[in-house]
Amino acid sequence: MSGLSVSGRVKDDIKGMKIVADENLSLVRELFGSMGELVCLPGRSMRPEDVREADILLVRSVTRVNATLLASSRVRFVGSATIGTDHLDTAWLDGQGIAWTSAPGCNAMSVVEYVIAALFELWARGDVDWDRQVMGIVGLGNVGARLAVVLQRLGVRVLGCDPFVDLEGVEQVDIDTLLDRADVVSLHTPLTHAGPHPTFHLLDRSRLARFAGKVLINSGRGPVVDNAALLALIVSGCFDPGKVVLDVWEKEPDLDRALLAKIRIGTPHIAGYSQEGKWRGSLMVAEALSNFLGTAPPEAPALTGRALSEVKIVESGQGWSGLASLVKAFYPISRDDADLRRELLERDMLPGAFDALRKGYWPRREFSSGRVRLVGVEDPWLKERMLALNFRLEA
Ligand SMILES: NC(=O)C1=CN([C@@H]2O[C@H](COP(=O)(O)OP(=O)(O)OC[C@H]3O[C@@H](n4cnc5c(N)ncnc54)[C@H](O)[C@@H]3O)[C@@H](O)[C@H]2O)C=CC1
Ligand SMILES: O=C(O)C(=O)[C@H](O)COP(=O)(O)O
Repeated sequence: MSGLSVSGRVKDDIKGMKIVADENLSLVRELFGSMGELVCLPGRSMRPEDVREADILLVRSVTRVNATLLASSRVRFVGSATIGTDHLDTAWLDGQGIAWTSAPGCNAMSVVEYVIAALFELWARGDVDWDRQVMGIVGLGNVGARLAVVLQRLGVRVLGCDPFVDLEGVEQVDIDTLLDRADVVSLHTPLTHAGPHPTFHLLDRSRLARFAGKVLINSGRGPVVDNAALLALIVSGCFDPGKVVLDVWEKEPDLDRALLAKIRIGTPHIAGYSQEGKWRGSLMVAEALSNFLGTAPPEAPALTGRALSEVKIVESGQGWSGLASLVKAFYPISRDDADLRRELLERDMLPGAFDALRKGYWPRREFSSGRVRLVGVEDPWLKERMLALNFRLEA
């Protein structure tokens, strides 16, 4: 977070403070309702006049927070309940002395589980081989590092690529070596346009052309992959669309329907949409805001550790199939894919369909909320892997 000092005017006037928030912020009324006058609006269409009288602005990734939105406002604090920050013009905010915060790591496990669920879907069709594949992770931050740990505990060989991080226990290589050696490439970088290693179109046409036979998963940011080049390669038969999984797209929410129609799994930017991920994001912003205001931290609803009441039973001796059915029971990723296809391909691309799917997303829980009982003969192999995926094993 930047600019932690509390402006005199806001501090003197906390009670009369106006908070404008994205209506999709989880727990928004519970956490922020008593902090001032709270106005909730659709994040994608927030305009300067919506925030002119606001002191505090709370957003998700769909609001571009920059001079255009805020120059005529009195906003002193911006909180984004997301991991990504590419929608915030942080240089401008810093220059204006406007404090800002995001929620690093809040939904990282949710994204890891998205990737695991996608891999099991591909495995069911023979496009992933858990015992032989080399998994390439690009970006070894909160998501990538957690994914590496889970995969290694599953017994999968992991290669990483991150020019800014040295992650113990993971063999690191540059992006081109990773493309040469990995069977699966999963992207977990921020979207950046400048600096020594910008990620905009990191997978451009020439790198995509080297994918032959590899799986591509993008649950980072859409523009890290050149979507037009990807579609062109698929159309010309140079890229197997059955091995492409996209949660994020260039030009969201107006993604390329022709690309969606071709690929194996397409979802509406919901990899991070576990209940826990959304709760944590809001809680982290609420804590940062209390810190900024010098008030007591909000009472956190005890949600994130709550287990589901239903216990799933898994028969021992089923190997990867046992794990696949368990993962699917908690996160049937094919449901998200089917919903997106139905709304964007079968129906007539209703305006706002992409955002409507996100707003009405089902209450997906993380694997750690899941109680599982392993029945049958002793099966240390399965037990170890169930624990690697964070399921709560019951005796
Ligand atoms: N699809 C979804 O719902 C979600 C998407 N995300 C996206 O995933 C991204 C990653 O999330 P976290 O791991 O939590 O972020 P993080 O900031 O913890 O880690 C990102 C890592 O990427 C590395 N990196 C930067 N440029 C790179 C490059 N050129 N090549 C390789 N590595 C590079 C950084 O050094 C850093 O270690 C976020 O920035 C966000 O855009 C995050 C949450 C949910
Ligand atoms: O945390 C991030 O970064 C994300 O990509 C979010 O999970 C995306 O969700 P919205 O902020 O667009 O609701």
